[in-house]
This record gives sequence, structure tokens and C-alpha cells, in this order.
Amino acid sequence: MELPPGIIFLLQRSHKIALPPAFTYVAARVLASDYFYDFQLSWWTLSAAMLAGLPLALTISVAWVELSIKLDAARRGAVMPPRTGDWTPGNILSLINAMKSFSNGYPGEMLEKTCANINGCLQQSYTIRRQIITAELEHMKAMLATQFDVFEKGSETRELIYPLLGTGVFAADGDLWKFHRSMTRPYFTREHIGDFDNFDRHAEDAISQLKRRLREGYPADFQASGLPYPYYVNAGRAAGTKTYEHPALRFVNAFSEAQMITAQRMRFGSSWPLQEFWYDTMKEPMKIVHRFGDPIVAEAIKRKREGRSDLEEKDDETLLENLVNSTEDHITLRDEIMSLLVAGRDTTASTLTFVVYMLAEHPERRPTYDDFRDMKYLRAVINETLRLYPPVPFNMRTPNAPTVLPSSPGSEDKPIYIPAYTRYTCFDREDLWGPDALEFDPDRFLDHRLHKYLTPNPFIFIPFNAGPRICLGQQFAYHETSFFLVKLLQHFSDISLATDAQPPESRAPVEWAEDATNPRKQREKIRPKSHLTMYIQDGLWVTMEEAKDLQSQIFTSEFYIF
Ligand code: HEM
Repeated sequence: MELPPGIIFLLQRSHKIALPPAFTYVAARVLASDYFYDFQLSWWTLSAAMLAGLPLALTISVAWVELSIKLDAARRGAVMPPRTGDWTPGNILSLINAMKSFSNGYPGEMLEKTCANINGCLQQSYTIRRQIITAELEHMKAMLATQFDVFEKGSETRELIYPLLGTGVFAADGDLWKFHRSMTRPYFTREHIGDFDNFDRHAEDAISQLKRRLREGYPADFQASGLPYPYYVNAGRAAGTKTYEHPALRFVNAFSEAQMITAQRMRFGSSWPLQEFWYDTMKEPMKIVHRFGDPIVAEAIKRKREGRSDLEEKDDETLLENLVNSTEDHITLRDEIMSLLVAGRDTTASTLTFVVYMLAEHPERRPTYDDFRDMKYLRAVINETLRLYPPVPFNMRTPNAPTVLPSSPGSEDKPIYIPAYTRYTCFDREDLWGPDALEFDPDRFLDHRLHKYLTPNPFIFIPFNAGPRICLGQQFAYHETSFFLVKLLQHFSDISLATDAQPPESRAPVEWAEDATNPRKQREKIRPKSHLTMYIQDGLWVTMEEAKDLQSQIFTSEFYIF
């Protein structure tokens, strides 16, 4: 029998919970002995003292940690970042607003406002868990590159991600991370990331599905797999009838659900079992995920053992076939594939979805046939979309030892002391990108603005991260995204949003359009959301006109220039 998560959580901490009352009890008995003072406590007083023991011990241990942090910071000539999160009425209100903003607000807005107010870096500790949030580029640089060995993913992240991704490359640190990275890297050769036949097969399939749906006279959800019908069509169907029930789609839905739960757990940290006290909500979705994935992994191992291969050339090798060359361990392979699915599938899907959204909203910015000849403009369109809608919108690190980061505006030129650390990504800041930072304008990656803002300050644009843990699939992602977009624009001449097909609860709230303080939010037609990656709530519904004449074949060797 398996115990519920909440009970396991309490049992694991039972010694810590039981120790203070036990200590109080033993102390009372000792004091009550003849040897000491024969100091008798009534049963009620003793019970009250035992109950008070736990909060008292907690308070003493928090005060002790605070004191040692202060002393260590002073010893290093550093200061702590300004603090929010004490239980004052104003802060409680802002905590409630932050929680509301998470479910209903504009993504990142709360953090952006907070960071703008504090002008750099702050610590937040509403519970005994401390987070440090920063908008300082120098801090990001230190964390991702110059102090890479100190800033790890950390054991808490590992524990939270484990049910979804096991020990795969994403959550691993140290030697395990090196092992996973070196196991995965060989796939990203020029031959594989430029395997256009593979891209072509999938692009053709997606485009023919889109055409089929559009020819039926319905808008299509560009973000979804399996192309659902608009909500108003489904509403007319008998209850319980599903548009599709393909095993791959059940896998996709279960995988998304598991990512949502993981993101939710990351908000609570290691105390997540208190939220899911009686039932582990990951169980069901992960059963479906593994039921779909396990036979595929098992088959790849079997084929390797039997020495079978249908491959005509090594370039045709799939990622899994490549990974099997490094290990035949089922769980390691499964973990790696899961990690690469989150890393590679959802991020590129997110990029493509938001590019199509931007193309629908900015028809004047659509790349033309001539732009394809020189792929620079297409790349600028992709980069501009990544800037405004980064598929990995936030990131976290935990230092494996106390450390200091460079000073920030509020720290009087003193370094910032870091006992634990979180970073967040800020790609649309006017102080970093200029007064038009909130506009969609791919030219900023091509004209004088490139040299003015990005060239001297490369850390203002890190959608793929930076340093030793930089995204392994960056070039693959650019190739795949560019190839698909070129193909899409060959087949469709016009893209428009079909906002009426967007389920009402996922349309951009009316208040957004009225918020004159944020022109970007004012213009938004969809609701951007994020679990581990960014997505559009309930999909991106579009109509597209089929091009009269298919644009001529344009894939030349220039494509390899990236
Ligand atoms: C536009 C698409 C993509 C974006 C924006 C993106 C972004 C990122 C980011 C921000 C990270 C760092 C995550 C962290 O530190 O926690 C990362 C890591 C990674 N990405 Fe990507 N990625 C994309 C596509 C891909 C693709 C297509 C693949 C593979 C097929 C891939 C494979 C990886 C891997 C293996 C890592 C882990 C690297 C490590 O920890 O050493 N990514 N990616």
C-alpha cells in the first residue's frame, strides 16, 4: 500500500516535529525530579508548553539562520537585497495581488513592476523559504556563466521535476549533468539539425491537416496537436463525444497536464505534498505518458540488441536511435526522451505559435518571398518573437554555497549577498531595448538598434540561456522553425486571428485593453500563460487563405547559412 503524499511529508519530518515537544517534556521531568528543584508543572501547563515548543523552536532556528546570514554578509563586506515578504498588511495585499495576477494577470507584469520599483534585485520570504529575484544583467551573467559552478539547478528543483523528467539533463547537476549532456550532444550534428527531409515530412503533414480543417470552413487552432474543432462546434455535440481519441493525443494531453502540475508544485517548493495531501495528482497523467512512451523505448533497445537497422544513412537516425548508442538502460533513455520533449517540442511549438500570432497581427511585417532569399529577415522575425514571448519565460538557480553577486543600484556599491537565488528574464525592458521595446519590430535585429542595444549587452537577449548550459537545440530550433514558416508562407497567403473561435474565458480580458500603462497588454488578443514553457490559453485560432500559386521552391544551400 502506498501512503498519501501529505502523510509521507509529515513522516519524513516527524523527528523535527516531535523533537521540540519531546525536549520540553524531558526538561519538565528533569526539573520535576528531587535532584533539581522538585518543580511540578500541571498536566495542562505541560501540554501547553509542549505545544508551544514547535513554533518556538522554529522561531529560534529562523532567527539563528538570519543572524548567521547577516554575519557572513558583513564578513564579506556585502549587503542583503531589499526585502519584501514580511507579514505586513501592505505586503499581504501585494501577495494576494501576485497570486491573482498569476492566474488572471498579464504574464510577468507583477515581477516587472516589483523589479522596476526596487531597481534591481530583491528577496522575498513570505514563508521560511527565501527567494531572491533579480532583473540585473550582471547577476544573470554571473549565474549562467562566470559563477556557473556555484549556481546549480539544486536539489529542490531536482526533486520537483523528478516525477516528470526523472534524472534527465534538465534537472541534473555536476557529473550527472555532464553525462547527460555528453550523451545528448552527439545528435546535434550538422547532418541531423539540417535534416530537411525530416522537417519536410512533418511540415507537409501539419499543413495538409490545416488545409483540411480550413476547407471545412472552420478556423484552426494552430497550437494544438490533432486539430480540435472550435469550442462552439464541440458545444453542439452530445456530451461525452470526443472529437478524437488517438493514443498520441492522449499522451500529449497527459504530458501537458503533468507539466502544469510540475509548474504548480514549483510554486510551493518542497512543501507541495501539503497541497496534494491525500492524492498524488501526477500519477494518472504519468501513467498515460509512460504507457505510450515505454514500448517505443523498449523497441529501440530491442532493435539495437538485435543489431537491426532500417537506416539507409546515419542522418536518418532518430534521436532515440542515437541515444541508444550511449546506453541501453530503459529508465535513463526514458528520462532523456522526456527531457528532450519538454526542451524541444514545446519550445519550438511555442515559438511557431507566437510567430504566427505576430504575423496575423502585423501583416505589414510578414516576410516576403524576397526576404527568404536572404534569411536574415526571417531570423529577425523569429528573434523578435522570442524577445517578446520567450518560450522559457523564467529560470531558477540555487547556489551550492553562500556567495556574492555584483552590486545593484540599491546596494550602495556593495556586493549582494546570496544565500539562495532566483532569476527572472526581462526581454522587453525599455531601459535595455529603447523606447520602442514593447513594439513588435523585427528590424531592431537588423538596423542600428542591434549595435546600440544588443551587441554591447548580449545578456539582454538570452531566450536560449547562456554559458555552459546553453540550449543544446538552438540551431535545430532555428532550422525547424524557419523551415516550417517558409513552408507555411508558401502555402498560405493570408493569416488572420479568429477571435470568435477562442473560448470566451480565454480571450484577453477587457481590462487589459483599458490599461494605458502597458501598451503591449492593451494590444493583446490572446492570453499568454506558462507552465514550464509559454503557451496560449486554449490555443491560437486562425483562418488562413490558401495561396493561389504555390511559391516556387526556395530551399537552396543558403538555408545552411544559419
Ligand atoms: C525556440 C526553441 C527553444 C528555446 C527557446 C529553448 C530554450 C532553452 C533554454 C532557456 C534552456 C535552459 C533551461 C534551463 O537552464 O533550465 C534550454 C536548455 C536545453 N534545450 Fe532548448 N530551447 C529550444 C529548443 C530546443 C530544441 C529543439 C531542443 C532539442 C531538440 C532543445 C534542447 C535543449 C536541451 C537538451 C537543454 C538542456 C541543456 C542543459 O541543461 O545542459 N532545445 N533550452
